[in-house]
Amino acid sequence: MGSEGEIESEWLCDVDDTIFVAVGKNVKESKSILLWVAKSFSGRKLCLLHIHQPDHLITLVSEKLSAGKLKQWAVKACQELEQQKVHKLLNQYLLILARLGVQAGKVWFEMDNVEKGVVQIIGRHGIRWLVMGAAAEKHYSKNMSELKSNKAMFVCQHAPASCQIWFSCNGCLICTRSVNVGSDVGSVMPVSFPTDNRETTSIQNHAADADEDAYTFQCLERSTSLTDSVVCTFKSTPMLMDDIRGDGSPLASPRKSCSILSQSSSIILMDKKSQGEATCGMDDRLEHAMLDAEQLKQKPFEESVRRWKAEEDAMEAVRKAEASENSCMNEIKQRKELEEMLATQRQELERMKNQHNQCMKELHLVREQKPELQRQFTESRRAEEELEEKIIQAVELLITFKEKRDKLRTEHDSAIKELNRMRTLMKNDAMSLCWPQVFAFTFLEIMEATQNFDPSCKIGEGRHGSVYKGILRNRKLAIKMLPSLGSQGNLEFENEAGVLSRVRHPNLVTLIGTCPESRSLIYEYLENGNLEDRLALRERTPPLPWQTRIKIAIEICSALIFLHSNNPAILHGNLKPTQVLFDANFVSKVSGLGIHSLIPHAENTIKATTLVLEVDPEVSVYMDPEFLETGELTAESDVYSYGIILLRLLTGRPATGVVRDVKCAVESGNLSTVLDFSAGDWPLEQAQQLAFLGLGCCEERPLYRPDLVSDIWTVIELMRDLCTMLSHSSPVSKAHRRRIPSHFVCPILQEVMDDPYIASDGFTYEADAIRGWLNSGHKTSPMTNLELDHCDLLPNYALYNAIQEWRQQF
Ligand SMILES: Nc1ncnc2c1ncn2[C@@H]1O[C@H](COP(=O)(O)OP(=O)(O)OP(=O)(O)O)[C@@H](O)[C@H]1O
Repeated sequence: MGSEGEIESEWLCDVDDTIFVAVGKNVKESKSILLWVAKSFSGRKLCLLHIHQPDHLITLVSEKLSAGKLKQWAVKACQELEQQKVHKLLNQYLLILARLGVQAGKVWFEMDNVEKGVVQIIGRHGIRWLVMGAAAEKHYSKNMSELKSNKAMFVCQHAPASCQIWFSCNGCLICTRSVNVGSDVGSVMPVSFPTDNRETTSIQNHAADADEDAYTFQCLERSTSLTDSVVCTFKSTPMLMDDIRGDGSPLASPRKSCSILSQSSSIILMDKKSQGEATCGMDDRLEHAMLDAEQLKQKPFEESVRRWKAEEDAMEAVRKAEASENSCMNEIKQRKELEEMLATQRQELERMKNQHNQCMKELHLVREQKPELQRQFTESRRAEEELEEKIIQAVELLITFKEKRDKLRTEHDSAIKELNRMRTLMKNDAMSLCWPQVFAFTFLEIMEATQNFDPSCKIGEGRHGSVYKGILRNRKLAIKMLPSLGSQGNLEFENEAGVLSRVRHPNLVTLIGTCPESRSLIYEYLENGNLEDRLALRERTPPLPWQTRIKIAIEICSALIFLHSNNPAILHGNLKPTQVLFDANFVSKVSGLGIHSLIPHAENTIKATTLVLEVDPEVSVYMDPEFLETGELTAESDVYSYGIILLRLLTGRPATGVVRDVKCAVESGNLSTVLDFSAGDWPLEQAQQLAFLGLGCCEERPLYRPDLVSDIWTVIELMRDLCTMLSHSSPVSKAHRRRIPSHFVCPILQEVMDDPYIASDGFTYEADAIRGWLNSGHKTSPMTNLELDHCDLLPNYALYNAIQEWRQQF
């Protein structure tokens, strides 16, 4: 296996004139050989010979890869790589030679074995002149005369005998194997072998003899030191061969000179003197020839240099191309990556654009909302400031309230203490607190109050005595003088009066006190007369509206239910319109309660019957026929009286015959004909109900009379709502009802009283207020500032009831 370039082949065609220099792959080792060659064979045609051992990689590729394009391509690539390496190596040698001013060619072969390869190439191409290393430089010594390199020894032994071989080491010629025509292998002659014999066989170098110039070999120099004759292998020009031949003509060709050498069986030895004579005239020609040869060699040398440079450039270009290709591949790869990255970034950009657009929309929205938000913000700030102000005010108020609270607490504590003190004081009079106090008046007081029973003070005359008005203990009261019947003791009178005084109801005239010695009953004074007078329109009073009449019916019913609900039941026994009185607010109150109990029954019954029949038939109409017949008073007796009053309220007609009239009207369905239209437009339904109730109450037999609670109250209670509603629907009435009557207001507290009490100045106060006034040491009236007669206080039940009544309207 081997290869060679085109130019190298030319060199192999001219083996007779070419000295081949075997160089290895170690440039440093082979450099000394080149130095020696450059010195020794200047001007001669030189050619580097290199045996290249193929890289294991090619073999591996050849063996392992299957046949095909890939293998061919791989093998070719490896070979090209190998060739490049070899060329590079040989170019390094050529450059060394070029620096020494020597031009040379190069041939190289691929062989598995170097020494065998050299021998084979010598034989194959008929190489005649060869220089190779004798040993590695490290084995060099001054007296070295033997080959130490195995390769050198192999070549020396096996190379064809026609080939002259010089073995050098460290820039010195170690030995030479001369050409031996008779044998296959030339004999090796140590260069340093200094014998006379050598003088005869060595060629004298005239140049060395003349001036020991640069063309003299080192071995020559060594030889001259030992002997007059010098050993010179040859001069480095073909002209030397001509001289060697001795005929004075130049060699026709290098091959010719070589053939002369090959024909010689030994190295030509010339005497120094004769050599000088023979060559004297040849110097000029030789120099011309050398100059010509130099010029001739210069062109190919330059060509070679250019070629080397071109090769170098080509190699560089290949490297660059490879680098470019790699770079291109990398670039393509990077471009792909960049494109992918670009696509990703484009997507990202798209996404960001969308986000941007979205953000811009939101921004636009926000900008649109900004004025509104700013306005809201401003309002919020303003509201915040206002709130802050309010908070500050609230805090200030809270502080004030806290101060007031603390003050009130202090006052409350004081009040509690005062209350406890008062309770302690009142403990002693607990009984008087449990029950309403019934005052006992003296007859003298009664006399003074009635101005000795002056007729001007008389406000009424009944079967059971006269009624006077008078001022008793600074209070206007009504005094009923019962007849002195003699059979009843004071104690009994007082007990009965005590019972009656404890019966308190808003629609009952309150018994304030008694005068047992004169058998007098002292009542609260009601200033608006009685029902009889109102129905008769006495004293030019206006007729009662139907609403007021229904209200009166309700109030009387309420009082009767209350009386009958006591245990034992308290019976009125004398209910009639003269016993129904009106207070300042036109609240009706039943008077004359229990009078019959203060009169012995037998006498009472006989007397009453007699009086009824003899004195006032109109009055007897109100009396239960059953009672008149049996003398036994029952609750149904009061119901009967109540029935007559109902019918009178409804019709305004006298009691006598009212039952008959109404009954006829109801039965004939003409109730309206008997209704009192001075009371206004009666609601017919309610009027009929009242008529039925009244007639029911006036049944002859008590058993058929309606029950006050279940039959009467349930019906007329509903009418109260109607009256209230109708009354409230009137604007005048509304305003009147909402207006707080001035006498309901405590002069001290300026609030509607819960527990009104009368002081000795005649004014009514809230109990706690007037007590607080008196307990604080005041002895004067809060209203007149005059000194009070005393500090006693009387409960104003009438006012209390009026206030309750008034409150019920709302
Ligand atoms: N407390 C009072 N306040 C104001 N006036 C009263 C008071 N008590 C009675 N009178 C007036 O005196 C009148 C007579 O009262 P009295 O109690 O005697 O009634 P009467 O029906 O006449 O009694 P009798 O059943 O004894 O005949 C009453 O109609 C009323 O005008």
